[in-house]
Amino acid sequence: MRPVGSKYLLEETLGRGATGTVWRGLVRQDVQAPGSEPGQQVAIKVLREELAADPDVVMRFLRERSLLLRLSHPNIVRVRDLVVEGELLALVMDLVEGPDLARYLRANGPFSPIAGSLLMAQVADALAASHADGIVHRDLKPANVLLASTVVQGTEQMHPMLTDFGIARLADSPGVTRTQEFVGTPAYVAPESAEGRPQTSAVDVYGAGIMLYELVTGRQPFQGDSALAVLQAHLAQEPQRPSTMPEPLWTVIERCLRKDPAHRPSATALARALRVVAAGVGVHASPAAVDEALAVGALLLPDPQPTAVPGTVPAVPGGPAGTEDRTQVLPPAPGAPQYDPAAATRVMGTQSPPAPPYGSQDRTQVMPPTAVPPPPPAGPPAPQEEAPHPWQTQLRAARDRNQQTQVGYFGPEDFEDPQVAPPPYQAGQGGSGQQPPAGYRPDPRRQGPPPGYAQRPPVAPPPYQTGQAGQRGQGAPGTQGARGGYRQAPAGYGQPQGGYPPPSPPAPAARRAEPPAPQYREPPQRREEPPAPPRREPAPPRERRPRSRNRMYIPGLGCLKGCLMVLLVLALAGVALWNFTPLPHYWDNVVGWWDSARDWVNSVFGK
Ligand SMILES: Nc1ncnc2c1ncn2[C@@H]1O[C@H](COP(=O)(O)OP(=O)(O)OP(=O)(O)O)[C@@H](O)[C@H]1O
Repeated sequence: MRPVGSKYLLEETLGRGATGTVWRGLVRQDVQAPGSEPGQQVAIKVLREELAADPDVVMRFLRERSLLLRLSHPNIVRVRDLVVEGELLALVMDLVEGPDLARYLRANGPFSPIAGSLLMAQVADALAASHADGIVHRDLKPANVLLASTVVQGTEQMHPMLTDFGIARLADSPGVTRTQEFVGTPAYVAPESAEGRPQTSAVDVYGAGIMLYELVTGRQPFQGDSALAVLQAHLAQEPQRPSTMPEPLWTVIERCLRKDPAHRPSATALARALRVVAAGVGVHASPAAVDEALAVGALLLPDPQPTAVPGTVPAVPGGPAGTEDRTQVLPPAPGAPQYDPAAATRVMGTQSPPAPPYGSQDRTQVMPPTAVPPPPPAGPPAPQEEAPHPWQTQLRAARDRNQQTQVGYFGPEDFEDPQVAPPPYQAGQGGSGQQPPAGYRPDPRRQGPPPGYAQRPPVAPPPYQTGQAGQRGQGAPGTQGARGGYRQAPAGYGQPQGGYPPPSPPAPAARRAEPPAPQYREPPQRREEPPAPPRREPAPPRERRPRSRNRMYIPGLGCLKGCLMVLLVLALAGVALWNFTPLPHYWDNVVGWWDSARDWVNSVFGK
């Protein structure tokens, strides 16, 4: 067993994520660890070396220590200790014996609307508690919900526990990301995070909406071939109601997925609404419960005071501590644009200062460089290019797994990707037929989504070995028949309910009520640039025609075949003429005339 710090021993790996490796561990017998007994089993998340080597991450780790240790809720995996020793950063947590929700979903398929609602109500409870404590999770996804099993009144029940609090915030270090990069997992990232706008606890409610949709349908509402395409879908597409989704549940999901964070409910309202939905959509629901569920929209009140994510809120000179722009924490990198505390809120395409070009000496870039290198500088020789930031290496490794937390710059150039449709410039006004603003021009460098962001095919889940997993139905994800495993669901979790009200057509009035999303505006720096001459791409080499796989192929046989066919037709015609016309008779006559003529010639010349 490997020691970690002076108090813990690592036993075996439980899993690996983008930010570190989780181990099953032990508290040493001979020491007193905070909140643990000697010899007690714990889970230890050892953060990646690259994070541990970042002075800002260490600083945050220490600063948020008390906050994370204080966070206590039945649906939150408790952080017991934080270890900072030498080059090592680790979080010591309660050990949860059970699969994470992503693995459970893959093995068992989607939940019934009641089961999904009750499960997510508990996750919303956890969010409400953390938001009240000033902590926003920012990386909500099924992989961060662990399913412990508890026995209540003799029956085993599933108990969701939210984990990885504070990890997204640690990763969101100035040494690791820039102001306009997002930290999160593309499939669950809120539009404002994708755009690098200020974030609040509403990003967690958005993530909860995506998770809820996924729990009951087996798929995510916004999909794409690449991380970038998924992010664009979050910004530009409206979620579609599946035909089997009960109306009250759809009301909840649709409100959580509002593009405008101010229109999303608070986590507390979400938890309450989900319990009302669970009570009112089953076949055994009383008429009063059904009516209450149908009126659930009234419960989904927006959060009057959402918890702000420090560092994502625009800097206010002289404002309260914690709201200052985090890029001030470290001195700017050489060549990096100067921090402007008076800069306007950064909305996609309006950033000031502009994003550094990929491939520059900026160590914090996390997206792979574009295929076309930037033009050589005209002035003094450029400083030597530094090695890629360790975080890049980490992300590259992380991309080997599906659905990873990612840190990525997401700027206007990304929307100019010719392979994907640009988002509407006024999302609230509908996406089609909108013209880009004057001066908008596609970036000719962009040939497609950055190569590193290509999604890998889903990885087959490892078999879940603990608890009663073996007895559960092993249906394929996304199939309704895979719901054999509800025996572990909390009381009240049931099979898919009949009698749902049919889906109603989308209410245009509600859509119209939505305020328009921030408009795309051309950054001033861009307008000053001389228009780039359109680059002509070299014509791709012409593909050679594949040779026939027919081994009997003889070059030129095409013509020969035609000729043979003509000859055959002529032969057949000849046979027919010979047999069915008086041609033989004429032929005999001709032969007779020929013989007579020959005899006459012979007699004339005396032969
Ligand atoms: N407290 C815990 N007890 C038991 N197992 C845990 C605990 N925390 C995490 N795990 C397991 O460790 C694995 C890796 O966890 P981690 O949080 O690093 O992964 P992730 O959420 O997929 O990654 P990331 O959030 O970095 O993208 C998970 O599959 C989870 O099942």
